[in-house]
Amino acid sequence: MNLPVRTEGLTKRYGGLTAVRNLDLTVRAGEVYGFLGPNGAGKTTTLRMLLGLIRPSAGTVRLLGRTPGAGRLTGVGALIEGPAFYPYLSGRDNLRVLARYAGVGADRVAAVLDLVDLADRAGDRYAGYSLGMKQRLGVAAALLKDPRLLILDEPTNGLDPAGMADMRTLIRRLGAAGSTVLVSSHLLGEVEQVCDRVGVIARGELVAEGSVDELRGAAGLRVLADPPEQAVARARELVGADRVRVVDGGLELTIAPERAAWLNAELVGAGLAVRELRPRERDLEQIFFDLVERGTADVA
Ligand SMILES: Nc1ncnc2c1ncn2[C@@H]1O[C@H](COP(=O)(O)OP(=O)(O)OP(=O)(O)O)[C@@H](O)[C@H]1O
Repeated sequence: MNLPVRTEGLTKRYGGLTAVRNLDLTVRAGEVYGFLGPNGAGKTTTLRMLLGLIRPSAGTVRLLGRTPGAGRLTGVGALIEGPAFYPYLSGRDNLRVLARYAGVGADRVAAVLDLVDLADRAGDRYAGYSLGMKQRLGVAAALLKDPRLLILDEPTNGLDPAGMADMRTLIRRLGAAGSTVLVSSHLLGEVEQVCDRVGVIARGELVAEGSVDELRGAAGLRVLADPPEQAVARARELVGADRVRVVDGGLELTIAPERAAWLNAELVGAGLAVRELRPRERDLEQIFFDLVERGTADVA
């Protein structure tokens, strides 16, 4: 499989503090990957190692098949530390400066301004831009060299809801155009709407990796029926013991929610009093919280 980003056993220690521990991260070609974790979890440290800005204490990084290092980041665009722009130059002139430095044609400047939806305001001074516009200009700068892989560190940090929505739209657009994007965030709601897969990091360790649906867990039904012991026994007979769990005094069944009527009829037919039967809703924020706090979440 084509893996633009692949780390194995990636570890960074700062004195006695292990900021990143034994991280195996994979980003697939063409996907938008959300790298998720609370503040201080180790996201920036990881991204800095990916880009060769700091050296790992242990482990390996492969970025577009190469080991990152000085001058070896061809094909990678990144927005990691707030980009440095000239405040009194316009957004367009700032990009022109960068384009000249990067050996990129001026036509590319107009193209990336369009991509990040700044064409209308490209002639305005950078100093007058909103934070969201500044961030989008940062993404435009990262896109100048038409990278195969784009790495964005918390691009929505500090933005108001409208700015966040604009950034989400931009990331979705980049994903739809086939770019591979690795975007970090401490807000699950931010990435779940735009990412194909997410990796969750807590205290320097990857505690989950998969699609948002995988993280959310399989769909199911929650049932309250009396007497409870008999309800458990009957449910296990009906759908298999491995699909039935007892949670908070009720049953959780990993079966398609459309089978609710059938299940109800079977339980009632067995003489049970069904008090409640509803689709099991998985609160993503709760799953994230469990992952981050305990390092585990029941995703069954
Ligand atoms: N240069 C450094 N020297 C010492 N400790 C550091 C250094 N850089 C980061 N750390 C520590 O490593 C841990 C991970 O920090 P990191 O910035 O990678 O987290 P993060 O997930 O990006 O969080 P944030 O969203 O707040 O930036 C933190 O405890 C931080 O204090």
